[in-house]
Amino acid sequence: MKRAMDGNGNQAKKAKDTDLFGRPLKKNGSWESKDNGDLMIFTHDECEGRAKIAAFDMDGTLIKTKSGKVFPIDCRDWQLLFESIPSELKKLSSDGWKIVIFTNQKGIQVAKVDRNEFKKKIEAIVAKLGVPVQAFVSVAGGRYRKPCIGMWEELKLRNDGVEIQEAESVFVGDAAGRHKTTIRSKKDHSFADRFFAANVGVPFKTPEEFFGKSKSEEPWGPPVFDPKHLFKDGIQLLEPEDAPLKSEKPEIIVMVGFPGSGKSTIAKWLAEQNGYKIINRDTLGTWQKCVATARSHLKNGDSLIIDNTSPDKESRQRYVDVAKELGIGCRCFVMNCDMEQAQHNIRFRVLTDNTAADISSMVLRIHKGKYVEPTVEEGFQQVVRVNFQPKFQIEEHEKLYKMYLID
Ligand SMILES: Nc1ncnc2c1ncn2[C@@H]1O[C@H](COP(=O)(O)OP(=O)(O)OP(=O)(O)O)[C@@H](O)[C@H]1O
Repeated sequence: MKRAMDGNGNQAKKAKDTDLFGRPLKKNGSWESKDNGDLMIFTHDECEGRAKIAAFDMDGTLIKTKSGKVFPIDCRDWQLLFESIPSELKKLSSDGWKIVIFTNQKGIQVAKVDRNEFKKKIEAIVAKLGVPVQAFVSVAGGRYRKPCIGMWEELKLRNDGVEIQEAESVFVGDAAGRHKTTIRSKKDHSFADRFFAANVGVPFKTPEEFFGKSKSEEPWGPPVFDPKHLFKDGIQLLEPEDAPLKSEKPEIIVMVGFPGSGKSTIAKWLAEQNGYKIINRDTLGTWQKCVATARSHLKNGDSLIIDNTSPDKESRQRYVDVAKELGIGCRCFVMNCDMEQAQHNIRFRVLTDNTAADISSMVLRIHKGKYVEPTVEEGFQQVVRVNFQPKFQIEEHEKLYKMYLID
């Protein structure tokens, strides 16, 4: 008992002062932590601000597992991706580049990876590379996670006042959206590194391209979704173009669309412009309450927008039936927004509104699975498509929306 208690205290101290192999630790830099540990930053003692940054992803770019598994079995399960990496980084460092690592490590947040062990892993990797390195470790899913650029913004604050020349810098990563080819047995798991570089505005290379293992540019892409493509002139809000925004007589508009497809944004705008009342299941709780509230508004002579996802006939029929019963019109407004755009919007919403809940891609897939295209045969007077017309009050929000947010 006595031994265990002493052992606990002593071991904690001992563990701090030893490396992953239990050897006395030679400290080569210091750690800081931001936003309750969502971001961890390691700065080597000899790091200095430089205008040119040579930045690297970590797993699959500088190191790979020793075990051959996709994910390391523990923090000792690593080896250099290429033997030449330390000498190449030393050359870059002596040629005036600052060496930086940007790594996504959500495993720490979900407690699959021990935070302190991981810190030691970074220290060991930096020691092996043999150059001054600054390493940014994104632990959570927010603005620090690539392809979002929060880690690069933090780098700018830690560059000793030296302005970074993005166009002269480089970011190297293996999440590059590459195809399966004769020499690549699997396609890349994501585009996060390539998109991160594009969002920051730095040239991008894969490890094979940068370390000279591939003579030509590796085939990749195209991205499944590119937000910049949504910013086109001359797109009408409604299709058909002559569909009225407001009906002269009381009516029900049933919105249909993925979570995050922009239904509430349009509904709020229509309500402000035309004085329609909004019915929303997230606020009212159940569809029964939605129908009851709808009835009481209609009795007051108001028009309504049903701001629910309504993917199937059944969820829409309730309102068609109420409209029929009360002898008023019922139109269906379908958001022209696919799953990838909805995912992008959800990410954007979480990044710009800290009260907004994240919605998993599983919820989006369920919606897709249930979806039945609305038709006039269901009892609608008209089925109207609503196109995405980007509108932003805040310039920074428009800049963010145009970035790649989904890896
Ligand atoms: N036309 C637009 N211009 C700019 N941003 C938009 C536009 N439409 C939607 N967005 C943004 O996309 C995100 C999702 O939109 P919104 O909340 O309206 O979707 P929703 O379909 O109502 O989602 P949910 O079903 O989850 O409530 C929000 O951050 C919103 O600001």
